Parts: sequence; structure tokens; C-alpha cells
Amino acid sequence: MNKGVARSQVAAVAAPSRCGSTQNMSANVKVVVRVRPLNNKELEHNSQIVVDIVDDKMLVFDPKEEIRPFFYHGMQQQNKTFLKRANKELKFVFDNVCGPNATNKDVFETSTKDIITSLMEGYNCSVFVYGATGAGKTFTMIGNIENPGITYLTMEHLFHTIGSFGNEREFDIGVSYIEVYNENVYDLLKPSNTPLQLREDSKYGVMIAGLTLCNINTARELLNLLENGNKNRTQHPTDSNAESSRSHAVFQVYVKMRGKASSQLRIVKLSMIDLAGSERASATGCIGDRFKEGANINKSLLSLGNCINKLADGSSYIPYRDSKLTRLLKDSLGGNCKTVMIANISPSNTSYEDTYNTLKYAARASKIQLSIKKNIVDGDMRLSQYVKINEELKKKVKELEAKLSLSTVKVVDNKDKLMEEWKRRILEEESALSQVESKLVSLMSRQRVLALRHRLRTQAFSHVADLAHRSSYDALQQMCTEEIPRHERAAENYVKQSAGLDAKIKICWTKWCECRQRMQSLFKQALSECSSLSDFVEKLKLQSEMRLIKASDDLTYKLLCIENEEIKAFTDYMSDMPSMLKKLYLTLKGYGQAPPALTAEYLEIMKKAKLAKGITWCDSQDEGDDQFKFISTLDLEKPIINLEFDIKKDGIVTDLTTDSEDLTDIENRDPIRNSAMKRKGTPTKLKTDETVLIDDSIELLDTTRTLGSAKKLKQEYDIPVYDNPIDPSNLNSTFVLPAKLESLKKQPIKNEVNLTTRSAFMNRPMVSQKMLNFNDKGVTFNKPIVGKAMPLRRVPPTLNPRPTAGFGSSLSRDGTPLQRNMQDVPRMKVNDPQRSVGYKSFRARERVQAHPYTRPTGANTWRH
Ligand SMILES: Nc1ncnc2c1ncn2[C@@H]1O[C@H](COP(=O)(O)OP(=O)(O)OP(=O)(O)O)[C@@H](O)[C@H]1O
Repeated sequence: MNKGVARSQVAAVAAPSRCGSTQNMSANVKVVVRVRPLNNKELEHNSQIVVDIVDDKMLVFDPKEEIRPFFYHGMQQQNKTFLKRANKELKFVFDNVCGPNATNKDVFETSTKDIITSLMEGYNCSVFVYGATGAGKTFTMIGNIENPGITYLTMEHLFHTIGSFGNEREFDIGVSYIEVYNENVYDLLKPSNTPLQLREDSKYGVMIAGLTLCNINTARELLNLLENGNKNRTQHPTDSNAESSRSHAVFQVYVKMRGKASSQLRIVKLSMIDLAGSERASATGCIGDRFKEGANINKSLLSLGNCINKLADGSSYIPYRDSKLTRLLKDSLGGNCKTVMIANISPSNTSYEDTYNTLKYAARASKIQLSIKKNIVDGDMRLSQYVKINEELKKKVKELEAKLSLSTVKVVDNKDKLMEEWKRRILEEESALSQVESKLVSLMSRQRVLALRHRLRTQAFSHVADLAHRSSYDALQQMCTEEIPRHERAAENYVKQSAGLDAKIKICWTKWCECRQRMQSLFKQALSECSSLSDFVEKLKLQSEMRLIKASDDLTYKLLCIENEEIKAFTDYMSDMPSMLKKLYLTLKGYGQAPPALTAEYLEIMKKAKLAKGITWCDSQDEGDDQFKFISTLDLEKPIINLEFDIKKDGIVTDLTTDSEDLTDIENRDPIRNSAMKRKGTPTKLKTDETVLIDDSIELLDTTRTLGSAKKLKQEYDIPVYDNPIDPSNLNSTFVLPAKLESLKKQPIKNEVNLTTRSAFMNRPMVSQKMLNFNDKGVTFNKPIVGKAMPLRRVPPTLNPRPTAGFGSSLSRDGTPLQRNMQDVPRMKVNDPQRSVGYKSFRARERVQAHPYTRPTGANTWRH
């Protein structure tokens, strides 16, 4: 065996405590009571003895005193002992009772000598001393040089025993010495301020991490170790004991035995515990730190007492964890351990309570039943045993492998199930999403088709209206006028349908967004739990994209078909134009009325017509405009629900009321959107359900295209008064037609003035309910007014000389201030006999002037 101190892992040494083959046996805790002699103090105080030792196994606590008769004046007195409390006279029987004269050797002989035999047999053994402060625990355990304690004696005996086994076994002995002070564990062999930690292992039991183990070979070495260790132990004087130990000291010996002939290995542990004394603060007179020590001591001893009680009662739960001490003694008290308890008591009545308590605990402890087993590993097994064990292990391995493969299949199974479950959930959600999506796509397609049809219809109507307006052909104008209500109804229907679709799209789009959000989070969850679903998820995403692309393609195809039909109709319409144009041109030419510019233009058009491989759609510029984009694309992310093909935008009527008097200004404000809508003769729907008709009934107005000039013309032209006078200052070319145009149209049209101008007024349904003025000076009439562009009697010219009016001048020839852009036109009188001639010549001049090719450079007309 090696000498000296060596650090080693406790686990390695303590390992065998719960392993190896065992031989079970039951045993009680052996309890030895030691009664110390009265100390000097007790003797000085004439203390009475309250413990009567009957024999080596029995004692009586607080025995009855022999009552001697007391006589006074010859009479026996009865009440002599009336102040004396009643004796308990409790009889206790223990494994051994050592009296005041017993030496440590005697105690050793009766208590721990036997346990060395048990230790050699392979049992863990434990000895602890219990008692009040100053009861003689340390004296029993450690003793002194002259009278060594049981630790030394036990170890001496151990070494003696080891010596007797010298030929049979090899031994290895390690010792540790610790103290539990204030619920902290300290190493007494390697003093440190850092407490050691207790570890509990199901296999090896309670261990102390970082504990120092010292190898010793002789009892003398042990004595030196104990002496050094005790120097490190916490001791403080108390009233009860001048050298009171304030901690629990645990001395442990690990013995490793290996049979020389066999390979049998025994590793056993002997624990010897010197407990701190149980105490009453009053008895010890402790205050401050000592009081705290005492409280902790009492606490751990109380836990020990509880454990002893529970163990004695056979309780299934033992509160070992209540204190460090009980955790350390767990093995000694209730585990695989032969245990000896030495209860130290004082015989003095001054320690009456302590002695009584100690005896009670000792009595309880003696009832603890232990189940102990030998810690023997038989290393001398024959080959056949190895083979058998090997086969058993192989069998076990196979069983485990089978279990493992089953569990793997199960895991795979579970994985598949999980994947299938996710797929099912995703497909369910996908089906819901595609249903909503298909509805949304269908609604949006309908919206776009409707918008396109409306746009085409509006354009077509605008073309016809423009043509009719430009023409003086009454039939054409009539045709256009009849178209108005139809167009109005169509526009109304469009607005209604469009609004309905917008609402449906909005609802459907919200649903679609929710579905898609759910779908996204489902994808996310599924992928986080089952990454193998990534292909499946990607496939679904692609499918969804494909679905949208297809829907978009279908829509584009549908729109193209509609536009194709339109182009075809337009082509048919246009194909008649060249022949008509040719006839007209030739007629004009025949009359010598075709100017060179007109000829050049005609030839240019004919050239183009010949070269044209096809017809270019007149609105081809729409390709680049937003409206066209809206129609032809399908963007589910941003559904457009406020269409702008009408003048309505967000429920607000586009401003037709303007300060500008120039029609061109209005048209130019938003040429792309409004040109077709606000050209003269084009009805435009207002918020009030009325229709604005920009209607220059007097063809003369074509010369100027300005309202100011129109007014001026009308004033100068002196158009006769009809039914109701209208203030010419408010006269303009815009009329508001009521919604029920049909009824008004049926009113008889007066045709009193046989003038083209008048006819233009009369034959057009210029039935006004309200007049719009571009200067925001509208006048409302309650009754319908028929044909009423009323002339204003001219204001007599002033006497002041007027500036000469000329071409482009802002003054008329007669000095009347002209409106902006006013053209110089000859003045005519309606009642003039030559009026019609005058008018005709006026129209002729006007037309010549109006035509861009015919702006006169002199008085000549063009003749070919
Ligand atoms: N059997 C005995 N024979 C002679 N003296 C004894 C005996 N038992 C105890 N003593 C003496 O009594 C005094 C107190 O003993 P000891 O220190 O062992 O008490 P203790 O129970 O360990 O007290 P504490 O718990 O406070 O440490 C010591 O001086 C000791 O020498």
C-alpha cells in the first residue's frame, strides 16, 4: 500500500458500494450507550445521578429513589418528598451499556470490534456517536494519547485483521476526514475555506466532490492524520464544554481487498462520525456566532432524529435531504451498511433533558431495520460462466437491435405520417385559395371586359357624334341625337355594373389575401417541421403562378377578340370612305371648287390608302396608356376598383364648369381622356344624372370654337326671340339635357325661321332645363325651353370714336369689344330682305375662313 496523501476521485474508491454480487441480510442498528463519569463541575455541584446502569445491556433513567422513613418527634412524616418531581424510571435496553468506568477500549470491544469482521466480509460499516454537548462523544471517538478513541482502536484492529489476511488478499486503504460546519462540508485533511459539494449518484450513492483521500498503512499514521485533522476542526469553548466541537466530523476509510488466489474484489467503506453535540442554548450559554452554530447543529441533529424516527417506523420516505449531515449519513442509516450508534450521556441530573432525549433517540435507532449486502465482485469466474454471460449479452444486444430497428421504423412511419398530414392540410388550404382566386380572376376579367366594351362604345359614339356635329346633314344629326339616350342608358348600366363588380372584387380580394396569408404561414410551419416538403411546396407555388399566367392569357385573348371585332367593323366602315371621298373631291373639282391644298391632301390620303396593307386602329396610342394597361393586365395584388373611363372619378364629376371660355382649353386640359368626351356634340354624363351637351348649334361657331365669339356672333346676328328670352350674356354652347330626354324630344319643334342657323336650332333637341355657364354663372329654368339661343339686342354704339377693328383685333368693326380670339365677321340683320343671301354669303365666307387651306390672302376664291 502506498503511503502519503493522494488526491483521487471518490467515485473510483466508493464505487463498489452498490455494485457487485451481494449476499443480503437484515440487521438492526447496533446501539451502545456510554455513560461518562461525572466531571469536576458536576461533582462540585453535587449533581445527582439520574442514570442507573442495571447491567451491560440495561439502564434505568431517572430511577426511583429509595424512600427512607422520616421521623419527627417520634412520628413518621409523609410529605418529606413533596417538592421532588415524580421519577420517570425509564428502563432502556441496548446492545451494550458502558458505565462511567468503561474505557475506550471497552467501548471498542463492545461496539466496533465486530464491525471489522463485517467489513472484511464485504459489508459497509458505519459508526456514529450521538449525544449532548460535553457528553463525551469526542472522547469516545478520538480519545487522547493515553486513552485512544475507538477510531484509532478500530483502525488498529483493522490493520491487525488485514495483517491476518496478508497471505490471502491484497489491500488498499484510503482515508478521508471532513467536517460539516454550519451546513457546509470542509476537508479536514486539506483545509480550505471553500466548502466541498455533495453529489448523489444512483449507482454510487452520496459522494463528496474533490475530497482528499490519504493512503495509510498503519494505525500510527492514522493517529497522526487524525491529530492534524482535529487541529483543523472547528472547536469553540462553551459553558458545557471547554473544547466543544462545533461541527460534525466524518472520518471514512475505504478498503479495497482483492483475493490473491481468486480474483474476488471487495471494496468497502467504514465511516466513523463524531457528531456535534445537541444542545440547549440556555445550557451552553451561546450567543452570536456560537448561537448560530448551535442552531445549525440542532437543525441537522433534528433532521437526523427525524430520519431515525422514520426509519424506525418503516416509513417509505426518509427526509435525508433535510440537512447535509443526513445526506452524508444516508448510507449509514438506511442503506447498505452495518451501523453502530454510540449514544453518549452524562449521568448528572444537570443534563437530565439531554440525557433523556439521547436515550429516546438511541432507543428509536435500535429499532431501525437495515437490509445490507456484501460488496463482493467475484472475479474468479470460469470460462463457462463467461461464455454464458456472453451469450446472454449477445441475446440482449439482439433484442435491443430489434427494438431499435422497430423504433426506427416507427420514427420513419411517424415522419411519413407527419408529412402526409401537412400535405393534406396544405392541399385543403390550396383548394380553398384556388376557389377564391378563380372567383377573383373571373370578376376582374369581367371588370376589364366591361371597361373595354364601354370604352369602345364611348369612342364609337363619340365618332358618330362628332361626325354628325360637323355635318349640316339633318338626318345624320337626328341619328346622333337618337343615339344619345341609348348611350346614356349604356353609360348608366356601365356605372352600375362597374360599381357592383368593384364591390364584389373588394370582398373577394380581401378573402383571397386572407387565404394567401394562411397559405404562407402554413408553408412556413410545414417546412420548419418537415423540411422534406420543400419540393412539394415549390411545386404548389409554381402551379399557383401558372394558374395566374393562364388566367391573364385568357383575359388578353378575350380582349383581343373584342378589339378584333371592333377593328373589323371599323375597317368595313373605313373601306367606304375612299370612294365617298373620291366622289366628293371629283364633284368639287368639277365645280372648280377644289383648291390646290385640298387636292394635295386628297392625293396624299389616296396614296396612303393604296399603300396601306391594313387599317391602323385609330386608338393605337392606347397601347401606352394606363387605361389600356389596366384592361389588358391582371394584377391580383393591386385590384383596381375605381375605373376612370367615365368622367366620374371617386364620385366627383370632372369639372366642366370652368373659367375658361375656350372650348379648346377644356379639350386640351386632359386631351387623352376628355377629347372624345367633350367634343362638341358629345353628351357627357353629370353626377346629377343630367347630360351636358356641348352643342354649337350654330354652325357659324365652328369658325372660332370659342364661346366668346359664339356669344358675339349670336348677339350680332340678332337671332329672333322665341318662347323665352335668354340673357345672351349667358348664352353659350353648352346645354344640360335632362335625363328623360325622350319626353322632351317629342315636343313640337317650331320652324318659323327658315334659316340654316335657325333650322339648326330648331331641329336639335336643345331643350334646356339648366344652362351651364363656363363662367360659373348658370341660370336655372324650371320649364323646358325649346330652341333658344336668344340674340341680344345690340347696345347702341357710343358717340365716342371707336378704334378701328381689324383682323385679329379685339374690337368689332362697330367698336363693340370683342371676346378673346374673336374673328372679324360681317354683321348681318336677320330681318333684312337679303338676309338669306347675306347669311349664305356669310356662311360661304365663314366656311372659307374656317378651313385651314382657305384662309384668304385676298378677296379671291380658289378656282381650278
Ligand atoms: N468517559 C470519559 N472518561 C473521562 N473523561 C471523559 C469521558 N467522557 C468525556 N470526558 C471528558 O469530558 C469532557 C467533554 O468531553 P467531549 O469533548 O468528548 O464531549 P463532546 O460530547 O465531544 O462535546 P462536544 O459535543 O461539545 O464536542 C472532555 O474533557 C473529556 O475529557
